[in-house]
Amino acid sequence: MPELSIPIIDFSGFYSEDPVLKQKVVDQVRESCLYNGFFQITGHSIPLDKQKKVMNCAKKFFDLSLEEKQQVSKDNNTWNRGYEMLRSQMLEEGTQPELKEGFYIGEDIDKSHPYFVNKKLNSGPNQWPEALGDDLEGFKDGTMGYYRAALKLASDLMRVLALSLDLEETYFSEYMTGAVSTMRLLHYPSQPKDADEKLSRGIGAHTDFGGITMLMQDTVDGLQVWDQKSSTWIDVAPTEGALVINLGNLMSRWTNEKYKSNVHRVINKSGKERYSIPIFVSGQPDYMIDCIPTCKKADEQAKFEPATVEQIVSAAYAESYGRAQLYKQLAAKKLAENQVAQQPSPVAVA
Ligand SMILES: O=C(O)CCC(=O)C(=O)O
Ligand SMILES: [Fe+2]
Repeated sequence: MPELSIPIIDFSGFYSEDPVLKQKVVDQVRESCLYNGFFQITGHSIPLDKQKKVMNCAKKFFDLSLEEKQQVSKDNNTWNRGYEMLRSQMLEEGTQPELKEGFYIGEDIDKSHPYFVNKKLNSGPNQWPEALGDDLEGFKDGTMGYYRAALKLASDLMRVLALSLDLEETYFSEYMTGAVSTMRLLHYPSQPKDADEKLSRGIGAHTDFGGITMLMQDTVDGLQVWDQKSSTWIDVAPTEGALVINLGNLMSRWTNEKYKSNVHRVINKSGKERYSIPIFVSGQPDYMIDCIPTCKKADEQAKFEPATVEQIVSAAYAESYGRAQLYKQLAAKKLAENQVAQQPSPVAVA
């Protein structure tokens, strides 16, 4: 059997004047979305130097001491901005909390903005790591410069998705106007080679929650995508300049599961530090997600009730963080029980 891989699509065709080249991109994207919802793109609109800059920002940030990183802890706010320590999340049941640390950035939403006032999904000011000192301005430029460029590309990707579903190219424009998107810088320390593969994860097997995810990998591999047909994991080879694009659960729900939101995970056994930068595009929080008309027959029932972006994505967050909390509580309870068991039992004194 030929080795399975995630297709690399030359996105430049979308920007070309030649309708044949544009259609080719649309067709390749459709095929990937129907198969497992994962593809890589090259020839896109984000310059390589912007990509390199943001990757350097990530490395600089994670090189800070734990104490410095904790000054901008994600626990300081409720809108998903800041530092998340190693072992904070656990996406795959039956495994251990994950060997990754992260830093969350999004649109810098000021406290007078209606999204903040109305407590919309993941909306508020960023936290900036003052501990970077003279490097802080470069960090803000590098991260936000990449974020903005990536969101522009996200809108282009949504245009291609619309065409791939036989919709008007602008079908997703309203969903993308005022869209909430979160970028996370990720660092996966190398796992010991003899770590139990059944238990240790950089990130456990999961599907993403939102519309689309755009991921930039550094040079170290570790990302794997589940291939249902062959029941194997496909390694996603890091490719300079390329972005890995995948669909999240919201997009799968919206298309009546015609398009796939597929399971993926990271195990970093490379012996090297791994860095990656996903951006999760959730969408405009109040936008109503209801089955796309071209994704079901006229007499067919939609599989899901209509719901807003905010309802769908918040429910998914609550579930995943709840699982890590539950694991920690159970582990703490077990530890406490063991300590009690190890104490000498009281002896009856006559
Ligand atoms: O780091 C990676 O390559 C994957 C990250 C990922 O799947 C996620 O953050 O949801
Ligand atoms: Fe993911």
